[in-house]
Amino acid sequence: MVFIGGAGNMAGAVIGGLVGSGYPAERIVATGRNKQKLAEFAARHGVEVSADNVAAVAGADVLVLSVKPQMMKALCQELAEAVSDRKPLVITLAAGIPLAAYQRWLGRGVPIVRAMPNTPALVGAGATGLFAGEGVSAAQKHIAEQMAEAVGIALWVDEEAGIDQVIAVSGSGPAYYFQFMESMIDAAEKAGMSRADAERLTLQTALGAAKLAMASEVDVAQLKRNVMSPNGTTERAIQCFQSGGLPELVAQAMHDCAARAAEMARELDN
Ligand SMILES: NC(=O)C1=CN([C@@H]2O[C@H](COP(=O)(O)OP(=O)(O)OC[C@H]3O[C@@H](n4cnc5c(N)ncnc54)[C@H](OP(=O)(O)O)[C@@H]3O)[C@@H](O)[C@H]2O)C=CC1
Ligand SMILES: O=C(O)[C@@H]1CCC=N1
Repeated sequence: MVFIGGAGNMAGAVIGGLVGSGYPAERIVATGRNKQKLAEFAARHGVEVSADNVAAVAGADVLVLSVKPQMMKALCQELAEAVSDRKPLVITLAAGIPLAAYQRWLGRGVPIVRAMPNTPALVGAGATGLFAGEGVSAAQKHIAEQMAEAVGIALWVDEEAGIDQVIAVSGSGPAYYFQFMESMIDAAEKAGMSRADAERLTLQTALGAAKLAMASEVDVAQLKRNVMSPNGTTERAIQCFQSGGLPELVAQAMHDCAARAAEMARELDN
């Protein structure tokens, strides 16, 4: 499996998760432009690295594209000759680039899967949405799904637009929780707790809430009520979130997130 842009944040998290889950490191090649960064990445994960994309993809059955969306067109044009005849499975992790663009850039008939993972893949707790384009075989779908499941859970969407919804929930979602944690840590510190203690309690609480929600038979609304004693402390805090518009703000942020993905697609210059 060849990861183009493999030492970056997202591909690096997937590779780290794959290797951590027992996938043979010697079967992974990560490419990039910065040789120093690649050498450090190779030392950390034991994978092969290369600064030559075209040489790296020669003979590969599966390519994972993980450069920034703005760089994707140039990358595909660089790779087009190497993939147009052999037609390996191409899995792209990029937000905001529709399949039709890859078909223009790589040539028609290349089987492409859009995958939208998230950075918790690094610790095996990723969530990946998948959408398969035309001509992707069942065996190739299985390969994409196995990659995603090696680093967390995988979910297929039936429509390409569903990927933008996945971005709004899980692709970008870790940052929402990090923002919330950061705000809690800052507030606790401001109130007099040491930053280290605030961090420890906040992170353990986030982990505990997620674990409890996953193990529980009741939904998150009920779990929230279970913490709230009538006229107690939690009720006061939740009232503050609700009167301050947190539910509407979350919905707006997710709407804006998905809308940005659609806007990025419109910004492409063919
Ligand atoms: N970060 C996230 O949480 C998520 C990101 N994504 C998607 O993943 C993709 C990558 O994002 P992210 O990992 O955050 O970005 P990064 O900038 O961290 O990673 C991109 C990597 O690509 C390398 N790169 C750039 N140009 C080339 C090139 N021509 N050939 C080879 N390597 C190249 C860069 O390294 P160097 O400059 O050293 O070459 C860099 O390491 C994006 O398309 C994004 O939409 C999807 C889901 C979640
Ligand atoms: O912010 C971004 O554009 C990427 C896609 C999903 C998460 N990070």
